[in-house]
Amino acid sequence: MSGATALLQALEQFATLPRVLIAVDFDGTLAPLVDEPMAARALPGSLDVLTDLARLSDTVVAVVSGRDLSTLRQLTGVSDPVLLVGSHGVETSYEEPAPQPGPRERARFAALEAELTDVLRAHPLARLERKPHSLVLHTRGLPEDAAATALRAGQDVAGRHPDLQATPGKQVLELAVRHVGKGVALRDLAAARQVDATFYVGDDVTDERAFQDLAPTDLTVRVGPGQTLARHRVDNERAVLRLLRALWAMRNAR
Ligand SMILES: O=P(O)(O)OC[C@H]1O[C@H](O[C@H]2O[C@H](CO)[C@@H](O)[C@H](O)[C@H]2O)[C@H](O)[C@@H](O)[C@@H]1O
Repeated sequence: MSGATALLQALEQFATLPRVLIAVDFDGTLAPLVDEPMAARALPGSLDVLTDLARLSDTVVAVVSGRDLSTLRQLTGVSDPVLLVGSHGVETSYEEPAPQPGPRERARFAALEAELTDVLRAHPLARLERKPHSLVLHTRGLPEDAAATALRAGQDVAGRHPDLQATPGKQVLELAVRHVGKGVALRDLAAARQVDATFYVGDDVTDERAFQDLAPTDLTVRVGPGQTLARHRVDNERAVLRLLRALWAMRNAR
């Protein structure tokens, strides 16, 4: 059986379940990757189909991202009934107000920011993204050598702060003072909403960790190449959109 046929069969079986969680990563899954993080946009139609899915009965829908919640709201423009999980699970649209960094976290954040600012001085083409609980060193668009040395400098900073959560990603290194993880967030949401199974699609390191944390009965899909723990794979964001449309048609026909 081809991979595409196996995925279609799995989707059909998933769509018949009484109550499901459909969760989707943002960057590299709904939105093609671009050099400037604030220029990322979901493919036309993909947020509409998520909203349509969320309006169906017994169908919980969430965008689960490393973006902080406020940025995720801004970039997607979606709100209830679509749920948002930001900062890799630290901030959610359904448990507000989000936790605020305490004095110790603020002190660790300030020390980290000072060291990463030094990294930027030495690697002026690299960029820093500030989120409430983390800092992200970005190297997309840099010459390969410059990107590699900037990321190594970031990893050296991480090595001096073992109390921080260091997460490599696609041409980024994220250092967080508070961490939950997409897998934990998905499992908690699935339990709270009492779903029978979770569909999750994503493309990056944090999504792989989620695939690992989900149950074998969940339906996991990797976007793009690379080793994966997901049970299925699609090529790109356009294929994700097709999957979501197929899921909507199947759930709507129940
Ligand atoms: O969990 P995600 O929704 O996939 O978010 C993960 C990180 O995505 C962003 O960085 C990635 O996308 C950028 C825009 O396309 C790209 O420039 C960068 O190279 C990618 O790694 C975001 O900026 C991070 O904060 C997210 O953690």
